Amino acid sequence: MGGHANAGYHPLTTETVVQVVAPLNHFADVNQLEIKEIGDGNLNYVFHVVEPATGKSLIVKQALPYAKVVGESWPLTLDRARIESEALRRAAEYVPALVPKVHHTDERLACTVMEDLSDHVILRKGLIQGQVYPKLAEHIATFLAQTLFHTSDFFLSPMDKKEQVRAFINPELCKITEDLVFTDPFFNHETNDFPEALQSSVDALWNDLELKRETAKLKHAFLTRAEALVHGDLHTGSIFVTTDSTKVIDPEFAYYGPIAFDIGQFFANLALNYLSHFHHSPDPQQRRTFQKYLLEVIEETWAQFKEQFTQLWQTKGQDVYMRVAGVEDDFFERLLEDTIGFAGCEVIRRTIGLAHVADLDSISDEETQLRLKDKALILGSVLIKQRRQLTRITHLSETIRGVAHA
Ligand SMILES: Nc1ncnc2c1ncn2[C@@H]1O[C@H](COP(=O)(O)OP(=O)(O)O)[C@@H](O)[C@H]1O
Ligand SMILES: CSC[C@H]1O[C@H](OP(=O)(O)O)[C@H](O)[C@@H]1O
Repeated sequence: MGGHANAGYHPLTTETVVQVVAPLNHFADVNQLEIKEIGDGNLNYVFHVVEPATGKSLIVKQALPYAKVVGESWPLTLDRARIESEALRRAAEYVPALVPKVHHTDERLACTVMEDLSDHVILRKGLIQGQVYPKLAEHIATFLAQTLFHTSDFFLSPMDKKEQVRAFINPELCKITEDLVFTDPFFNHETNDFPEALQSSVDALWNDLELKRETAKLKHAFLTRAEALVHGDLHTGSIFVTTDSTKVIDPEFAYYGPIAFDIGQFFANLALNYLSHFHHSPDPQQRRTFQKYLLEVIEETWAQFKEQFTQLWQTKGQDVYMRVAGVEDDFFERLLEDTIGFAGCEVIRRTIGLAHVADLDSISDEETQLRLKDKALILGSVLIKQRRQLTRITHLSETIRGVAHA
């Protein structure tokens, strides 16, 4: 249950972090370290540890027995630190260049010591500033194809797969997603958070029976479909980038779930950034170019994911059914449908749910923010309700463009 600390657990401070890094022999002199708490996420402490003399540095991320964004009234399991460490190590088996290196895991203190990625920027910040990352699609496609294929029944033996499902049971973090992504935003729930002026659009959404029926199916898939070890929170705040490097961080929501969930969350956050550029890029030519780039990232990620997953399917696929004509086509057909549906849920929850995105919330002009949030709600609903008709990735990008420019 959430909130129960391990024996010996205590929240770290800038003074006590040294006790965690000292035994690692990473630094020349642990008495000369500069330590700052830099966490800007919703849940954990993140300490940046630097040794100025050598330029060496590390990150110590620690889970608190509650959700930092809400406080002690929202107890939360410390086991999420183990899950995060394990998921990073698992991903490193297949895509070591695309995740931070884990140096040490301390289960007692619920913390992970990892590579410092301060030379990278959080993708969400870069995209808000209109930065183009030429390798982003290729890198995220590779991350998705490699991690999802190799942790699925397509590759693992049925026994190994079930062992992995057991190791990544993550009920409390899943419950957050079940509530905050799939349930609360679709009902009049106290966790929701939106401007009063959006009430009529939100009412329309709450009264849309078809939308609720379709969202119920997506939630059921999230609850029941243990396809692969998914990252579980793959938004643009969970990705660090430079021009030629990409690192996926923060897999504390990892569990065995639907493959489409990770792809859908990534696409949804690109779609929200697309909308936000009606404000962030006031120059129309620059805006068009950047918005075109965002849709290319979506199309390119899907194309490269599909190509790599297909290659893995054909060369490493274990199950006899994987060689039956049509099975692979059926898999990708359903995957795209679910990806689009999950993307719709993420777009809606990031607009009116508990956890918003800076892309839209940083828009100072209230009227513009409202107009774009309204569009986000329309986009999310269309993606959920029309996902079966959107049978090609270009249908997704056309829908984003169509709703945004209507
Ligand atoms: N490996 C890292 N290197 C540098 N900074 C990091 C690293 N991991 C996290 N951070 C910083 O801490 C912030 C919060 O980290 P995150 O893992 O998203 O925490 P939370 O789980 O609380 O959301 C990131 O936005 C980033 O600024
Ligand atoms: C109370 S958790 C809300 C929200 O925060 C998580 O994101 P992050 O850890 O990256 O800040 C996750 O998306 C949860 O839904």
